[in-house]
Amino acid sequence: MPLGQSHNSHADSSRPPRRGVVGVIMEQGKLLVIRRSRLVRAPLKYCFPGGSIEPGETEQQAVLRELDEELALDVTVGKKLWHCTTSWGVDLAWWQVFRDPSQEPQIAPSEVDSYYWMTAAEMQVLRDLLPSNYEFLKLLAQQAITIDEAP
Ligand SMILES: Nc1nc2c([nH]c(=O)n2[C@@H]2O[C@H](COP(=O)(O)OP(=O)(O)OP(=O)(O)O)[C@@H](O)[C@H]2O)c(=O)[nH]1
Repeated sequence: MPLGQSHNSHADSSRPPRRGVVGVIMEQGKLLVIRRSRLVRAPLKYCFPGGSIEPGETEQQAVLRELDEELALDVTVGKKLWHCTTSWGVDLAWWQVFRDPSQEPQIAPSEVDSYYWMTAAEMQVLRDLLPSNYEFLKLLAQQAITIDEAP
C-alpha cells in the first residue's frame, strides 16, 4: 500500500498491523530477500516480501498483492510454510511463492530499497534481519520447515 494512504501508514509506528503475510521465493537454493525502504517501519532491515492483510482479503490474496506492489511480480502462491506471532504482536502467515523466472523483480522504491538472492546461510548472518526471520531460518535449517522446488 502506498505510504500515507491509510491508518496503517508505516509512519504510524504506534499501530502495527495485527495480521500479515510473508512470501518466500526459493530458486536454485537461493531466497529472494528484500531490503526495506528507508521510508517504512523497520527502515533498511532485510526480510522477505510481504505486508499486512487488508480487510476482506485472504492470506493468499494479500501475498499476491504484496508481491505485485513491492516487486511487480505476478506470482503463484504455493503451500503455507509456517505461522508465527511476532514479539511485537503481529500474527504472521508465511507462504511459499513461485514466480516465472523470466520475470525480473521491479522494486517500488517507496517500499523496497533493493533485493537480493541469498542462501539461507547467507541470510542468517545478516545483522539487519527482522527478528522473526531468524526463527524461520533456524526451522528451515532443522528441516522443520521444508520449501518445495520450483515446478
Ligand atoms: N514484509 C515482511 N514482514 C515481516 C517479515 N518478518 C516479519 O516479522 N514481518 C513483520 O510483518 C508485519 C507486516 O510487514 P510490513 O511491515 O512489511 O507490513 P506493512 O503493513 O508495514 O506494509 P504494507 O503497508 O505494505 O502492508 C510487520 O510487523 C513486519 O515486521 C518478513 O520477512 N517480511
